[in-house]
Amino acid sequence: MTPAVPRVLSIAGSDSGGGAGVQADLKTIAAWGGYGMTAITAITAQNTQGVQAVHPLPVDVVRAQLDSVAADIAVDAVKIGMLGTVELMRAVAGWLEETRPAVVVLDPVMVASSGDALTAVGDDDGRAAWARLLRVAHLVTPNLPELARLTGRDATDWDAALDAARGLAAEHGVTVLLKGGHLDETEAPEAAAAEVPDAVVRVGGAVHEVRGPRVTTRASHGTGCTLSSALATLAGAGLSWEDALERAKPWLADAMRAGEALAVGDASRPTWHGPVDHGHAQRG
Ligand SMILES: Nc1ncnc2c1ncn2[C@@H]1O[C@H](COP(=O)(O)OP(=O)(O)OP(=O)(O)O)[C@@H](O)[C@H]1O
Ligand SMILES: Cc1ncc(COP(=O)(O)O)c(N)n1
Repeated sequence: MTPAVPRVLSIAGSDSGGGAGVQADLKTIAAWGGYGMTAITAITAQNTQGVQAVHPLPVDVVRAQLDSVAADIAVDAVKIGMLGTVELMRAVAGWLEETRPAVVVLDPVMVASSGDALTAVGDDDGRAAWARLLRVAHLVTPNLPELARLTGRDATDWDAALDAARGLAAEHGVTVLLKGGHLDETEAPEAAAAEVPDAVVRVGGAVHEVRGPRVTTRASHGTGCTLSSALATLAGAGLSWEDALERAKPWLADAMRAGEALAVGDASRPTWHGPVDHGHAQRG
């Protein structure tokens, strides 16, 4: 039975500035009518200018949070964000293999929008841990650089990225939500058009593309976290990935448009990446 209020667990890092990580997830889950819970994997000291410190938590402390929640509370959907270390990736994969939640959204967070590294990727252990997580996830939400890292394939233009996403879906048996937010960095300026595409790519190769207007703003910190937790909440309420994306994408664009008016952080500095306004729909 589909729950009226989906209970959504975010397994992710803490962003002290409140724009990304578990803070973004909880605000987003609440905005979409869900009940949010967290298993925090790492503490970051972070603000709108960048990441000042990262402290991954011990594996047993993360596992204890997961076990506490699972022992008492039905989990309708899980969203996974920053995991920080290969040991934590393995521990979370192990918990998912044991508990098999009905909806698992994996946001393969590797690098913050500020450029700071958040989760190890490169070596063989890292690759094996990502593969294990991909096998237990139902949806993975890479941006273009993350897709290139996960597949070892070129993902600099949209068609190449769709091909790589089909390959990722087939290899791991997981639906891919391909995000086009970084196309302006890789395509020629004239091709980085007025629109930003996202696409749901199914295991069989079917593509459902949703385009939206490109919002010109530096209030883009946490968009990936926000999108993945919105999709987890909507899927936890019974929507398909395609319907969930149709609803979440215009909402996220509005959240980006409303971000600067929050006046969070020193926007006069060139390093500023402000948060989106997760509560914009409630504020009207
Ligand atoms: N300039 C923009 N205008 C409108 N939507 C955007 C823009 N940039 C990104 N998005 C949307 O935000 C979501 C995240 O996309 P993106 O490709 O930036 O992922 P990401 O890099 O993981 O996000 P983050 O900025 O949190 O690191 C997608 O739905 C994308 O379409
Ligand atoms: C704790 C945490 N998790 C995820 C992100 C990625 O978000 P973004 O790419 O928008 O910086 C982040 N900066 N911090």
